Amino acid sequence: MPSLRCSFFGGTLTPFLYPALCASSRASIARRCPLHARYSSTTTGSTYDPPVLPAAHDSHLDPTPDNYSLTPFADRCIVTAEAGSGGHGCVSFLREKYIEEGPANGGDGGSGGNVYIQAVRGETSLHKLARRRLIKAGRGRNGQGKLRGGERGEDVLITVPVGTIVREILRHDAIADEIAEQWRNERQPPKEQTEEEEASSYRKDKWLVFPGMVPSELNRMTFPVLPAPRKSHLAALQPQAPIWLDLDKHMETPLLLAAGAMGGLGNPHFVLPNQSRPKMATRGDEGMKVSMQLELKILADLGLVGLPNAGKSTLTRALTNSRARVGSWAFTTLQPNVGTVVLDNHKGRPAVMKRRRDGELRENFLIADVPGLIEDAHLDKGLGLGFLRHVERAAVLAFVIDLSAGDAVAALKLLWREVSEYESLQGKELNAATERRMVTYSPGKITSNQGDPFGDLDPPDLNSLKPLPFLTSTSITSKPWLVVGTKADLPETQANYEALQRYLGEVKSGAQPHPSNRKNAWKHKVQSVPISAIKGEGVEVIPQLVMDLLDE
Ligand SMILES: Nc1nc2c(ncn2[C@@H]2O[C@H](COP(=O)(O)OP(=O)(O)OP(=O)(O)O)[C@@H](O)[C@H]2O)c(=O)[nH]1
Ligand SMILES: [Mg+2]
Repeated sequence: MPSLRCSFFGGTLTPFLYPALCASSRASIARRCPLHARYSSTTTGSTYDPPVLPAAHDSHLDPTPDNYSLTPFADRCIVTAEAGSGGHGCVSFLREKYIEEGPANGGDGGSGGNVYIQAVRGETSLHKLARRRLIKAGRGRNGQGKLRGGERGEDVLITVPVGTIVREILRHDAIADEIAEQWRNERQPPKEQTEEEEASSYRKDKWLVFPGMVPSELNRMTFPVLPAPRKSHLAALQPQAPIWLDLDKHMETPLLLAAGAMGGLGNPHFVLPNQSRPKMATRGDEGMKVSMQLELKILADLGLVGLPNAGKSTLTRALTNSRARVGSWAFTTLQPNVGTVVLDNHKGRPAVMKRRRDGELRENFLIADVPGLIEDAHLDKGLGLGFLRHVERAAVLAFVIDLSAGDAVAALKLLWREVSEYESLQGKELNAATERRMVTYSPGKITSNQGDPFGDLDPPDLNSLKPLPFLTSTSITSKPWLVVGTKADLPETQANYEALQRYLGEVKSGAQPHPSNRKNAWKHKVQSVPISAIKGEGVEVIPQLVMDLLDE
């Protein structure tokens, strides 16, 4: 046996799985670990009756294929947020005993509801939004008589998982266009316009007249100059167009996406010296619509990368309360699972003490378990590389390697090759394809009231797309990583693990290149840990290891 030094966890854990690696602690381990006893019974010839283990499927770590919870998941969607329209102004007159024809007293319409967005920790998927497509804030209520203003429309809040990227595709904001138009007109030499011409235009989309008015009366009526288009003061808080947000932190307060439109003006606004009882009010403004592409790149602390069937989902189950699907076939997992590893359940001393950057004590961390990678995944084999976007932003990567499935070193190299392929594709085809497919920005040039640019949400013309800025994130190869050798309970996995450990030692010392063959890749503290996820052995060191690597 090569003389391997027992590392920090080698001393405490390896003996459970590989007793030969640490002979010193054998006696104490034999008492606790049936696995160890089984190993030694074969070597010493003593009779050991393995304890009666519960039926395999009783364990939540080795569940039947149908024992899983399928949480609906979507990592991208297109939604349209529509701010509430304003309520209409009211045409009303005071009527009291002895005052038959009282003055105008119509209230103004209420302003529309706002649309807010907030990234919150509890959310893990965009599926709820993907189903909705249109998210509409409430319309303001109409004004009423006795100068009562309309109620404000109800606000809506879009909650998204932390790690969501929001990119605007299309916008329709009639009022902003009107303001821009007015601004342009002011710059031009004023046109000769008679007062009559200016004042007498009736626009059905702008004016509201006294109910019961006959057309002939309407024709005779003179309308005042339309009030200038107005925007809510809140509109100043909207992000600049085009919206491009990376919501990578939990937000305590929501962010305003689209402010509600202003309500219409009641008839007292149109009182003139020669027209004391105006029979018109203005309609509420139309709420702006913004169509956005949301993309979730899960912000987990630990991302699991492995070949299909390596045991990633079993490991996730062992560390968390997740009920990820486990099966003895490739591609059991078809969508990412996010699990929360509880470090402190507030029932005594925390399992692992770790503070966040802001000094707050960590109570948990997130694991992202994604579908397996296969060789040439970058050529779109298997499930491709797209879901690596969910480990791309993980702080630490864990390469999960099945020790019973052949050369562990070769498997690790293969995984790194695919991961670095993903990284190099990242700046090129993947983004270009995504951009081509999903993203276009054309500020609302269609302002006619007849044509609704939002009738069809598909990007209008694929050739006219202007790519948006790409996300900049730390490169995957510079992230700290560790190797988790699973299925160490199976026979004849020890030599494989030892070879892996030797290889990692060489990578660390520089005798071997980094498995991704990239320079400046992180390798100085790389470690491996043998575990049996199905028995839950060895997994308890992983939280501590990950927390240590988070500081890197
Ligand atoms: N003996 C043993 N079997 C294990 C261990 N971990 C997982 N398995 C088995 O390996 C098989 C695959 O496990 P999964 O957790 O579904 O593997 P996965 O990597 O998530 O697979 P995909 O989702 O297809 O990529 C299952 O039959 C598990 O019971 C282990 O530590 N020891
Ligand atoms: Mg799986």
